[in-house]
Amino acid sequence: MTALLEVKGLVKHFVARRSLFGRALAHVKAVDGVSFTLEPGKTLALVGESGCGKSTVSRLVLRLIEPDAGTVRFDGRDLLSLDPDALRKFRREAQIIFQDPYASLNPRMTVGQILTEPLALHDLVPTAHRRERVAELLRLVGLEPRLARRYPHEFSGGQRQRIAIARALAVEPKLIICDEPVSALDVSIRSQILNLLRELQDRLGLAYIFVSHDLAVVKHIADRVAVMNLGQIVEEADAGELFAEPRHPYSRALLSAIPLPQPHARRAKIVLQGETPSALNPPAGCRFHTRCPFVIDRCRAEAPALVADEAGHATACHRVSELPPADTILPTAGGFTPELAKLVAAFSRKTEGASLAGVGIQSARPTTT
Ligand SMILES: Nc1ncnc2c1ncn2[C@@H]1O[C@H](COP(=O)(O)OP(=O)(O)OP(=O)(O)O)[C@@H](O)[C@H]1O
Repeated sequence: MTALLEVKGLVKHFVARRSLFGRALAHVKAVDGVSFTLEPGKTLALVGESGCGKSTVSRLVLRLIEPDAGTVRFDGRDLLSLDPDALRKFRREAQIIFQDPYASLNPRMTVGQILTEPLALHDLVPTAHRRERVAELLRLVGLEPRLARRYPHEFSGGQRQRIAIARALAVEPKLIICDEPVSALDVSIRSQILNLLRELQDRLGLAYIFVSHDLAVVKHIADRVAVMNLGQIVEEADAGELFAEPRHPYSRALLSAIPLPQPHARRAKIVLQGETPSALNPPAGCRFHTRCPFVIDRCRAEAPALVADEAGHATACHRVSELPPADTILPTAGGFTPELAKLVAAFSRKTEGASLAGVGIQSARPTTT
């Protein structure tokens, strides 16, 4: 299938400090060589700790900011060389929904006005039919058309996210970037919104980039997952494959935090050591080496390339072929495999009490029962 979105070698460094004369003294390497593709109607999740560059990738894809290097192709067109007309069309075809829908909904406008605005801006529906289209959009997201007369503050968080989704759908997009769309919602509402997103995807053929640090949520929605660390993708694979067999030590640590569906299975929680290095001054070589229990000299000196196997499972790790199997699902009775016991011991010996910012990994003692 032809890709809807092709991102190649994307780089974005922000100036973090300037001299008195305005010269850049330090850069944050927010995005540093990111490549991926997304097919129509599919969901790619971007996951990783806070500050790893997920939102910057989203803003680059939407052309809200310009990259320092790299290309973004959308529907076969190079985004960076679009003329004003083509750019206007692209602004319709790619939409974003945010974590806090309330902040993005104008409190002085009724829901009807909020949904009419994009229709008028892009001249999509004749004036006489706009009310009808607003009703249709509300029904599409599970809200009653009579609610069009109400204001955002009259709705719950979940309903407001439905309104934000309806507004994104108003312009008939092909791609929606979902930036932590359920993180601010009550747990009981989250699955309703995720189910709605899936239903809309099936019905309208939408592609999603799903930005999240919550892997339990990602598991529910993603077709493919890209794990980011300090501005780079360290692993990318089909979601089922990545959740069943994470290869990169960082992905394994992230995944060890999510609950398992099997009632008698137990997973070793892996707690990474120390502070996350800063994107202002990322470690040389592999950017994960300061926290990796499998580190060898080569990792400190040489950055590993992201290499895909025949099935399209890509990993950036010098030692990927030598690591113990990603046997993170443990039968309660069986205890750890010897390799995993070593792995967990290596992680937990020095890290009791530490936590991995942004992913909610708890300190955990290995168990052999
Ligand atoms: N406009 C900016 N100027 C300077 N630095 C920036 C700017 N935008 C982002 N950064 C820095 O770039 C890095 C990546 O930020 P980004 O917001 O993309 O990460 P993220 O993974 O989306 O984090 P979060 O999950 O907290 O939103 C961070 O170190 C951030 O401080």
